[in-house]
Amino acid sequence: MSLSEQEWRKEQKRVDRVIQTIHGQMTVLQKEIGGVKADIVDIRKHFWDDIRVNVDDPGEAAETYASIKQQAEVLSERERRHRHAQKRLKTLEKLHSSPYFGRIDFVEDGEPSPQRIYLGLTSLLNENKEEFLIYDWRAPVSSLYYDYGPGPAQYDTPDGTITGTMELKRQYIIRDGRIRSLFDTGVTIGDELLQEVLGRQAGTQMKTIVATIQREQNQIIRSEGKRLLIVQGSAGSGKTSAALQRVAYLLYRHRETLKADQILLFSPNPMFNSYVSTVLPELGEENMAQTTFQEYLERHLGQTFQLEDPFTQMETVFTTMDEPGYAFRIEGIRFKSSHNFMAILDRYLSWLQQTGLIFKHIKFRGKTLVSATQIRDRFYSLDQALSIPQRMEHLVDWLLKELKKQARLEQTKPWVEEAIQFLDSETYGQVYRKLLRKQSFTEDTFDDYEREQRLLAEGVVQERFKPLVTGVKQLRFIDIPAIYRQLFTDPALLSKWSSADLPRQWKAIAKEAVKKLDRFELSYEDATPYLYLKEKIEGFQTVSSVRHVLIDEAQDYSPFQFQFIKELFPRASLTVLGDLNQSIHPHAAGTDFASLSSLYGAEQTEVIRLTRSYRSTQPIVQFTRWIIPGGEAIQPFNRDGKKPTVTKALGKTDLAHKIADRIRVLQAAGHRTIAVIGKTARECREAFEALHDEITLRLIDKETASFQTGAVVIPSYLAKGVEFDAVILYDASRKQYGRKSERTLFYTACTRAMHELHLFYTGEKSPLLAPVPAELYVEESE
Ligand SMILES: Nc1ncnc2c1ncn2[C@@H]1O[C@H](COP(=O)(O)OP(=O)(O)OP(=O)(O)O)[C@@H](O)[C@H]1O
Repeated sequence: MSLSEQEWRKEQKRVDRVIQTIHGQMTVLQKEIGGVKADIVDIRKHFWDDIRVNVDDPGEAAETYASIKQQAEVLSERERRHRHAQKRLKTLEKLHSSPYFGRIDFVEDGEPSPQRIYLGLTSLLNENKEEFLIYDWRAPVSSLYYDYGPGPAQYDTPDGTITGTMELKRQYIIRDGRIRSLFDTGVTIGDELLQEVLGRQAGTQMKTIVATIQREQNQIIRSEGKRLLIVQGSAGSGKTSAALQRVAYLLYRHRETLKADQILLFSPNPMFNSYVSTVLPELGEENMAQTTFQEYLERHLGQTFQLEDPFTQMETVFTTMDEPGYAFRIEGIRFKSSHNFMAILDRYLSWLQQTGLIFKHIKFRGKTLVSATQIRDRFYSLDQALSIPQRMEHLVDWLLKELKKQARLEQTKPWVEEAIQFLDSETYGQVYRKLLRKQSFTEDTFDDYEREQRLLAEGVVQERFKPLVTGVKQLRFIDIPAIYRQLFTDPALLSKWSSADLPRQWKAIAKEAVKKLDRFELSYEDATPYLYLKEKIEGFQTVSSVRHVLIDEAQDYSPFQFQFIKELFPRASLTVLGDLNQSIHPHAAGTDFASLSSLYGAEQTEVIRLTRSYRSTQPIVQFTRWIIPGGEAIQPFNRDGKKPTVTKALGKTDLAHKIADRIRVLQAAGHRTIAVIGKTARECREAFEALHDEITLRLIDKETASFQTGAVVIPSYLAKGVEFDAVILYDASRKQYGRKSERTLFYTACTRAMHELHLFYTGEKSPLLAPVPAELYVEESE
């Protein structure tokens, strides 16, 4: 609805007034920051001036300590104030250019007149702090804006639900202090504004969506009270966006108790991490911690094994489809990622309670000090009611005592005497001083020399035993690789515990696993089960500081990985976001979200579904949704654009020419981020070689740390979660996308396009396109 010029002028006047207030507050803050900074410099410079350091006298030492502590506290208080003021100043700078994006007039039941609520990035009070000029978009009342149109409306506050009537809902686009657009809207947050926002170009970083959050997304953002929130949403439905605004909401809502580093995001790859890393700072918050599951595996297993990463696994799987090892590799991957395999490991662990654990000898100078059998017998003699990790703790205590005994025996050995002679003077002095401190010589001793020798021997042995002691404390005497290996060498064990038949090619799977383990290699499908077993034996090293975990692209995680994350973060709530139609990992065939609710139980689980797709234009969504079963449920957002094209090339050379031409046309049309998506890294290298003489582009691989604008060649599995102005599918042929298992990969690649989608192929086009009605795309044959 367009507004009268008079109304527009009135609104601009208010914007001007608010900006003036912001300006005033910025000036005050800048002064304060200057003052605090000067204070900090001054305190740092004169830190030691007023402190008399005297550590000889215990009384004075305490006083010295107290005054240092006091000075340090003053300093850290000033530094905190400085940080806080800086942060506020940054947010005000943003408000200064665009103070708010929405307004609602709401009459609370029982009140005579409406309250005008303006929504922005953060709250702003007037000079005398009596009136809110802007409400934070995360405030309870702001929920009205996202949930209702004019008419009866209500919102929840910590003190209960407030009901009333919304009389007006208005939207603004304000840039550099000027109102650029202004319109009143209905229930959904203005198609116009959303049209405008979605019609823009893709960037190298994800954008915030606070001005246009949709009702169902608002539900995700504000959902609280359950341990697990599962968001299932179609491609481009705003799962990641909603999740990131949710983090900002949680940080606001629990600002007294929750800090950004207590929130952790698991991303599909490091490039995605960099893609989303600016959203929270844009919203005026510090960024949360971000990682990938692979990073976690590397940290815990990287020292023992050469680990395969998920991209190498996928690359192998997708490039060896016609080779003999393919079928059993896939079977192995599915089996090892299944609930059944997890149940097998759990039964194996119960069995290990009684028997079967494998230990390593503790050896010193080539001689066994405590044998594996002794350790095992000791372990199984411990109270069976105790868990394996509890018994390991007892075992550690026992082993440390055993080592002490052995060390004493060792002191009289000839090698020790020799070692003492060869001690360099520095070590000698060190050992000597240390021993002196521990045991002062008395006046009436006559055996100083022997004592000295004895003490030195003790010191020497102690020094040489250190690695053994550390090893025991780190549980290195448990042979985890052998325990995991045992599963594959004794088929009788495994079939006893399996609730289903073992994979048909079990022998080959087991042989391959053993071969790898013996070479200290671990495939991606073995890594999490291995770690699961290890942690269950050694005792989980949990991270209790993390209060909230978000898992994006959750369809690519195995049941093991979920269970793992749950146990790793015992005090955290989980937000899990995914789309089964984009399950690109080979293990994902068995993944379903329904079984996820068993993680915390149905009562502690909330599921929200998103079906509207915002990323792509209507013609693109109408095209892509035919690729997947059930795609008709996906609703396109009403944004017009060109129909996708499907073009046949005569051969590889022709393909490269045609694609290069299309890139040039796209660039001329103003598109800045253009992706040529290949199925695998191998295909991308081929595409890059064929194209880079004709066109400037970048080849993206798993090591690429961040996005840049321009034309890129990228493998489908790395394009997950991100988007481009235009997408070109390098070879949408039957050869590349001919199997059902390639459907999700194909769909994921096509749904990365915001404004234009172009498919090229050589030979025969992919049968996955067969269901798409011909009128939904333009076929360009020659
Ligand atoms: N409410 C909204 N307002 C403005 N833009 C939105 C909104 N919701 C989603 N978008 C835009 O739609 C695009 C897709 O969003 P996002 O990447 O969060 O979706 P997704 O569900 O995580 O996608 P995928 O599963 O395909 O990776 C982004 O450009 C995002 O900015």
